[in-house]
Order: sequence, then C-alpha cells, then structure tokens
Amino acid sequence: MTTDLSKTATDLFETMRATNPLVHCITNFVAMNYAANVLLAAGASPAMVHTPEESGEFAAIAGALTVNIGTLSPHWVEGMIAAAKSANDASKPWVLDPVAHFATGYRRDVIAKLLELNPTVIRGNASEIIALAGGQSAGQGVDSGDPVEQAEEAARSLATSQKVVVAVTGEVDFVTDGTRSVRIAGGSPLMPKITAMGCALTALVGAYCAIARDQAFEATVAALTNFAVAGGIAANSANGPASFMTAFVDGLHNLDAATFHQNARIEAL
Ligand SMILES: Nc1ncnc2c1ncn2[C@@H]1O[C@H](COP(=O)(O)OP(=O)(O)O)[C@@H](O)[C@H]1O
Ligand SMILES: Cc1ncsc1CCOP(=O)(O)O
Ligand SMILES: [Mg+2]
Repeated sequence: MTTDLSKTATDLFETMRATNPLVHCITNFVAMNYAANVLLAAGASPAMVHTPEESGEFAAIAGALTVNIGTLSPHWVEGMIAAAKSANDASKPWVLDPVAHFATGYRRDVIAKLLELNPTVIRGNASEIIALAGGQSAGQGVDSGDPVEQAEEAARSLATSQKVVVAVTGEVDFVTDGTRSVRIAGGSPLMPKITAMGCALTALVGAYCAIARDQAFEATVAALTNFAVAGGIAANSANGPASFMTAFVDGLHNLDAATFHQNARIEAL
C-alpha cells in the first residue's frame, strides 16, 4: 500500500503543476503572504478572500477552501462560516486549521461552529489535535507541546467521529481517515522555527484536495509528502530559519516528479 500511496502522491504532484488549481484561503495575518507564495511555488493559484460580502460567492468558484483561525475577529468568522457553507453547497472540499483553538473561550466557540460545518480535512499540530479530540494537551499558544505519537489515537477518534481526514504534523507526520493511517517522514527541524509553516501546509492540503476531489486522504498524504520532500532538500542549503524560508519556496518550485517519488517516505500502518 505504501508503494501505491507514493505513486498516487507523485501522480497528484504532477497533476498539481498541470492544472494550477484555484485555492480560496481564509487565513491569518501572519501567514497570508508566505502561504500564498508556497502555493504558487507548488503550482497552485492562491486567493486570500475573507470578507462575508464575497467569501461565500468566492468559495463556490474555487477548487477548494481553507479556513485558518490564527487571527480571529467577528467579521472574519462571519466570512469563514459563509465560505464553508457555500463550499459544502457547491460540493467543494474545505480544510480546517484549528490554530490554538483551545487557548480562549472565543476560539473554542468558533471552532465548535466550524466543526459543525463538516470540514473535509483537519490539519493541525499534535497539541491542537489532542485538544480537539477532548484530551489534555501541552500546547502553548500556536506551538505544539506534544509529540505526534501521542496524538495518533486522538486523530483516529476525531476522524471516525467527525467523518473527516485528520493530519497531525510534527517530526513525523500522521494522517488518518479513521480506517487507513500512514506516517510521513522527512522535512527539517527548522520548519517549526518558521511561523506560518503549518498554515502554509494547510493551504497546500487544500490545493491537493482541489485536484483530487474524492480522494481527500490521498490528497492530504500528497501535500504532506510534498512539504516533507521539499523541506529535506531546503535543509541541505539553509543555515537558519530565514534562509530556510527562501530555500523552501525555491525547493517547492524546483521539485520534479522523479525527485518527489525518490524521496517520499510514506509508511502505511
Ligand atoms: N521536528 C521536525 N522535523 C521535521 N519536520 C517538522 C518538524 N516539526 C514540524 N515539521 C514539519 O513542519 C511543517 C509544519 O508543521 P507543524 O510545525 O507541526 O505545524 P504548526 O506550524 O501548525 O504547528 C510540517 O510539514 C511538519 O511535517
Ligand atoms: C504566530 C501566530 N499567531 C496567530 S496565527 C500565527 C501563525 C501560526 O502559524 P503556524 O500554526 O503555521 O505555526
Ligand atoms: Mg499551526
């Protein structure tokens, strides 16, 4: 199954560059620019559109929607809800990034409303996923305080109860749809040192879901593998977080299918 998943991921990698999917991103102020550049480098077409006056209309014309709760305010939340409802009505996939959802009462209320709108995929760090499944996490703000392994059961139970694909990212990523599960190795320890790296990955999960509408699990595995391979390559030339940021965007831009497939480290469980 691992071989099949690597092959499917590589095929989706090639489809991405051939189709340039439009991805509607409602994301935070910190991540907006980097996430857009990551999507462009990976072969997708980002559009950061958040106001409720147009977010519903835009979600229906995009290939996928991503919703990231990093920097919340009431008007933005209205736009998120309108967009998610519209994506559902248009049968478009949408990806939720529950940034620090556990940190305040306001965030807990907002994430509960968004979960009721049935995201296709949830992508978060280990602390966010543990907390989302009702567990006690060691998360501090937006940063994870838990290892991915400790979030695997939480991810499985969330995937099963919410009928959603759950991606837990960290040193070795974990993806499950409640039935199938994989681990994905690669990337670099520099990646969590760069703010919005996870937010950018959520946007890329949306891009892959846009080109693989009925294969959210495989699309998520492909997106995380894309990051893992490009991150490993960028680490070879970076000498710190700042140079990694640019090396990573270049790595995504210059990656070819043969290198992608050769460096994919997907383990089916
Ligand atoms: N220690 C690590 N080694 C390799 N890759 C990592 C490490 N920590 C995080 N990553 C990668 O960094 C990206 C962002 O993940 P993460 O930092 O978990 O998200 P967030 O920024 O939302 O907390 C993912 O591609 C993940 O695989
Ligand atoms: C620092 C910060 N504050 C609100 S959102 C954000 C960025 C979080 O990005 P990521 O979850 O990718 O680390
Ligand atoms: Mg995050």
